[in-house]
Amino acid sequence: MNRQQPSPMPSHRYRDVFARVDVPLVDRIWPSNRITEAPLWVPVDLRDGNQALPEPMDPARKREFFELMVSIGYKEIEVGYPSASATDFDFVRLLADRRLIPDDVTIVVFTPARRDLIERTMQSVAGITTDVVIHMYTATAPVWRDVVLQRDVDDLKRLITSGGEDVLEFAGDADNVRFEFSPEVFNVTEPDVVLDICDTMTTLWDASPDRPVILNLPATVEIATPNVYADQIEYMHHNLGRRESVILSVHPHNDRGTGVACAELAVLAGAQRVEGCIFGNGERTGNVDIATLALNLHAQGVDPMIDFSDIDRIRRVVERANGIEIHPRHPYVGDLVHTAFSGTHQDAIRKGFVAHSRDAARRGVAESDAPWAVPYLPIDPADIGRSYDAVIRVNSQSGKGGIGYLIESAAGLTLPRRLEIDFAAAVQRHTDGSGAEVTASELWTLFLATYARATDADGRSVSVVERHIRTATVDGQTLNVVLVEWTAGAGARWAMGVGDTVESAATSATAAAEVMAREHQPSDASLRS
Ligand SMILES: CC(=O)SCCNC(=O)CCNC(=O)[C@H](O)C(C)(C)COP(=O)(O)OP(=O)(O)OC[C@H]1O[C@@H](n2cnc3c(N)ncnc32)[C@H](O)[C@@H]1OP(=O)(O)O
Ligand SMILES: CC(C)C(=O)C(=O)O
Repeated sequence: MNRQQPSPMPSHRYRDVFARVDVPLVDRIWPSNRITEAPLWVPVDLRDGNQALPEPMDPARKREFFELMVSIGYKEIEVGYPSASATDFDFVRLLADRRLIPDDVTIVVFTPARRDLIERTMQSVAGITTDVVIHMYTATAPVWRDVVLQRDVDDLKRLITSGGEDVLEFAGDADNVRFEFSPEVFNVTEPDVVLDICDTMTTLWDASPDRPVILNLPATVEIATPNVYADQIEYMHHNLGRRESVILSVHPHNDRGTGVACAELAVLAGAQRVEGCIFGNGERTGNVDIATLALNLHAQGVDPMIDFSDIDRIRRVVERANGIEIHPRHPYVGDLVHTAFSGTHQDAIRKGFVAHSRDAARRGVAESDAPWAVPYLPIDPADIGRSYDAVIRVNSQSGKGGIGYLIESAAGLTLPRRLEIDFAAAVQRHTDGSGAEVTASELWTLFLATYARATDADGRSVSVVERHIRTATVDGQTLNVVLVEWTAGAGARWAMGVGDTVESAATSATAAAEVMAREHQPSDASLRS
């Protein structure tokens, strides 16, 4: 039975999306579609991301960021809002004057529909011979029309077409220039109004298959579940004029935390181009996160067409440029996203790694090429340049599987199952006491302290139940290890000996067992096991 009580919050003040905008699509096909190739990604970090920063980027940070984006494969990059500030303008000039734009990269410059600002925007790209997109925007949604621009629909159309004409006047005959229009807050604009404005722009700018116009349909502020945005995009996809001469683009934000879902569903619904920021920086909760979108494709077997194989390098540049740290739980790139602390997850991952190695060997391929099916790890961390060091970390939530894995990775020592069980109890006592995580090297120290006791002369005799001969590699030196399970009456427990030879290791293991027997503290776990 649901015992929840009404909350005291004034939810009645808000209306759902259907009360705010007509969503006319009824015969939707997007739910049956599949994403089989990457859309064109267009990072807007240097514009939408930058305008949301407490401290906008200086030219050096912008340049490092731009060069990073080029190096990982972006082919269309929004580089700024040149009329916003001298810094933005100068950065575009820097790209132009130093010829920093590769031939196969298109830059996008952003402008409102204001003649003086359009003119300034054009000045910023003067002399650039590579492809340039002039991106003009105007808000079209009712609240923005009424409150911000104070224009009715006809008046708004005049503002937009006049801006479009200015763009043509300043740039129309340049072969390397194309045009983009964004009806800001598309997602709450009446469909007939936005369709008419978009068609007006593609007619005005004479969109053709050779010189397509980008129509970018932003969810400037997210207000609905992602299926609604997908319906809105599919409606435009089916009803836009000159469709074959239009590149249908989306620009989701993340106010409801569903920017990624909106973009993915929009691509199912016909979007060919996605604007976003690499790790989701941007106004308020951010622009849609392109790294997550791209790596979601990778995890589905689709080439994302952007190289995230060294994600930590990308992260360092992005963090430096934005002055904002990435959250440890951020999809794919966060510090903790490939890490398991909990015992059952660690156990499954460890078994998954063993099965993966076996499968790769059976197929005769490198582990990095073998199909991936390790539980709890949606992708192989190595694909994005992460090592396996952080995959299993130990605290009081961990179990023997994870502990055994760490001892194995710290010292190359594979523990017998019953010793793992015994040691897990010692680790549990330790982590319950400290409340903290224990690193691989601390674990190894604890292992030595627990099982490799210093020996003395007056030990008492013990009987060895089980003996395992192993090696361990510590500080690059490989040693013989003998693990013995011993008993001296009540209970049994383990001891370890290390030596240059198996014999000396065995002697020291027995001696360690004798010291323990004298102390006589058989662990509960070893009695249980
Ligand atoms: C959804 C988005 O991300 S839109 C991009 C937002 N980014 C930015 O605003 C960052 C850069 N902006 C700026 O540097 C400044 O706002 C400038 C240079 C563009 C304009 O500065 P100002 O001239 O001082 O205008 P201000 O910012 O106060 O106000 C905006 C004015 O532009 C009008 N306006 C807003 N959007 C548009 C548009 N797309 N096209 C034409 N006019 C517009 C507003 O109605 C307002 O006009 P008003 O003063 O007659 O009421
Ligand atoms: C105008 C566009 C592209 C935008 O930045 C937005 O709507 O968020």
